Amino acid sequence: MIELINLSKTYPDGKVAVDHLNYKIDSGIVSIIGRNGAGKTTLLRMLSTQLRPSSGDALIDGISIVREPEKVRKKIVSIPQEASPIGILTAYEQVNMFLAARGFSFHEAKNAAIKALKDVGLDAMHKPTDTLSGGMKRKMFVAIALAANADTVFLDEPTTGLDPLSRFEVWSAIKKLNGNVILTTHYMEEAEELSKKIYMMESGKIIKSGSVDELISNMRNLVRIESYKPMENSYTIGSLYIKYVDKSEAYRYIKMDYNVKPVSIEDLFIMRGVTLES
Ligand SMILES: Nc1ncnc2c1ncn2[C@@H]1O[C@H](COP(=O)(O)OP(=O)(O)OP(=O)(O)O)[C@@H](O)[C@H]1O
Repeated sequence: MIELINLSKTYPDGKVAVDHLNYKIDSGIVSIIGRNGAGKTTLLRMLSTQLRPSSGDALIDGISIVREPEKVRKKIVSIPQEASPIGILTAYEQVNMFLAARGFSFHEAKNAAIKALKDVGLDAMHKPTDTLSGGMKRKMFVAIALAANADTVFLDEPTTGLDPLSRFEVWSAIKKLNGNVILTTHYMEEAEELSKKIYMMESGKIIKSGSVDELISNMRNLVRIESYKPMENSYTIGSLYIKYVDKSEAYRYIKMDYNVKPVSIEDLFIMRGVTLES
């Protein structure tokens, strides 16, 4: 379990990126969602001890990120957004290297690397990583986390830039991770697919949290109507107009040729007047 205690980060230019968070983050896979600049990466970098908080603290399974960062580092694996493999090395060599640096013996590292790479479905483990697709490279990083058997894994936007099929494959790999897995994402379907709990961030604060069902519980009676023609009382995203009506009106809109969709977590952001991908 991760406990945030008044955790804040203000950058030297005065930007408050994370604003006095007090939260208990459940174990299992959880997602932090929010638009660009909401503070997701800053939060993850503090929790993974890459960035010192301006004030406050966080406890990872009871260990303080401020007072005992070395101890925290032994229990976590953090895969940053910008992580890129060493192209001339194979996936097997890189997972192996990571495990050796973490104190695994030669045999332990070899066995754990092969098992994890097989588990995430990376059959091309002996090819140089610069010959692998974006999805395969991402799977290699998930294999690192899996092989290390870390108590807590941080994944910052693990599937950004991947095509839908590769994203799906990386999701299967992520589902194999044990312990606490905290991931950030812009993709609502990713958060819905992977996490039992979702934390919504905006301007450095967590504005809502809950399971998908809990988060959209007060919108259960609504459907989303989309049109490229202006509609009254609608929100606009680019050239798309969106509004929400009672389910009982859905058929009327379908007959008028509107696009009618069930509501999802994305709609929570739209109703607040923000879109996730800017
Ligand atoms: N080194 C820095 N110095 C000053 N401001 C920063 C720095 N890093 C991030 N910020 C600002 O802090 C805020 C939060 O940024 P952060 O990267 O944590 O958001 P994010 O939710 O991860 O965004 P994205 O989804 O685009 O990665 C933004 O306004 C950003 O411009």
